[in-house]
Amino acid sequence: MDNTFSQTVNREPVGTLFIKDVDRIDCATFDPSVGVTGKSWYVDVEVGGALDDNGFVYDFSLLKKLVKKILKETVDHALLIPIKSSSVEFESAGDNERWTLSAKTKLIGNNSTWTYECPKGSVYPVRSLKITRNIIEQECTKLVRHRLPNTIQKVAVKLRKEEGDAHSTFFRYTHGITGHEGLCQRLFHGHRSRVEVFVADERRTDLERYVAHDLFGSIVHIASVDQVTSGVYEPGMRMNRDESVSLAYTGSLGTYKAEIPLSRTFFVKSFTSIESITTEVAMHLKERFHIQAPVRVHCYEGIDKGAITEV
Ligand SMILES: Nc1nc2c(c(=O)[nH]1)N=C([C@H](O)[C@H](O)COP(=O)(O)OP(=O)(O)OP(=O)(O)O)CN2
Repeated sequence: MDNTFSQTVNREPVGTLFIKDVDRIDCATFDPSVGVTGKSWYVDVEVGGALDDNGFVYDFSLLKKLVKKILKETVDHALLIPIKSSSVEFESAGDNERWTLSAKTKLIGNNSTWTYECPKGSVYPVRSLKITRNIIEQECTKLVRHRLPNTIQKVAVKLRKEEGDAHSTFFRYTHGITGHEGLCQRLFHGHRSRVEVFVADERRTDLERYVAHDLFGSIVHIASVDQVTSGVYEPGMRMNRDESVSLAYTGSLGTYKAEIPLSRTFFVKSFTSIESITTEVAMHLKERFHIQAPVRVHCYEGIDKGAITEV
C-alpha cells in the first residue's frame, strides 16, 4: 500500500495504520494445473481513514479480533475453489456439498480428479477462473472492508510467505484430523511447511530435500489408514499408480468424503497430526538410509509450530 493517502487528504485528520502478522492462514486451494494444494501465509493488514477522539484510525486490538474472526469464518482451514473454472463442478448433497475438481497436471502426468463431499463452510467458493495469492488478498480485503465503519476509507489485506533460511526446504500438504473438535477436522485444509533434519546434531539439507521432494512429492495429501474406505494403500509411502483412493470419516461438524489421486497421497499408520507425521518421517529416514546415529526431524505445521521426533 502506498503512503500518499495520509498526505493528500488534509481537510480532516486522517491516518493509516498497519498490523504485521495479525493472523496466519492455513488453507487449501484448487488449481486446475496443480490440483489440491496446502498453503500457509502470514496476514498483514493496513487500514486508512479519519482519526477518532483518541487519534486512532481504528483500535489495534479491535482490528486484530475482527480480522481473525473474519478469516476463521471464511478462508482459514477451508478449500478455496475458483468456481468460474470449467474444471469445477458442484452439486448439493443434502446437508453436504459435493465438488468434482479436474486437474491436468504435469506433476502427476495424467488427468486427475479430486472429489470432495463436505459440510457447508468447508469450501470457500471464489468467483474467479483460478486462485492466486493476489485473488485471495482481494477477497480478504473485500471481506474486512465490508465489516469496518464508513470512517475507514482504505483497507489492504496482504498475504506473506514464510521465507526460511537460504537452505530451507518446504513441502505443501493437506490433511484432516478425524477427531478434532475445531476446523482441523476438515479433510482438505492444509499447510506450507518446512522440514529440518539433523543426524547426530548435524543439519542434513540433503535429507530435508529427500523428505519434501521424494517422499512427499512436494505436494501431498496425508491420510491415515483408518480414513481409507476403498482403494489400495501402503503405510509409510506414496504409491505411483494411476488410480484413486477413497477416504471418509465423520467429525463433530459432519461427514467428509474424498477421492484423491493415489500418487498424491501419503499414508500414515496412526494419526494425521504433525506429531505422527514427524515420527513417520524420522523412522523412514533411519530405515531407508540405514542410519545408526540419532536422527532428529522437525516438521512444521504451517508457520512457526510443529513437532520434533528423535529416533
Ligand atoms: N498438537 C497438535 N495440535 C494440533 C494439530 C497437530 O497436528 N498437533 N493440528 C491442528 C490442525 O491441523 C490445524 O491446522 C492447526 O492450525 P492452527 O492454526 O493452530 O489451528 P487453530 O485454527 O485452532 O489455531 P488459531 O490460533 O485459533 O488459528 C490443530 N492442533
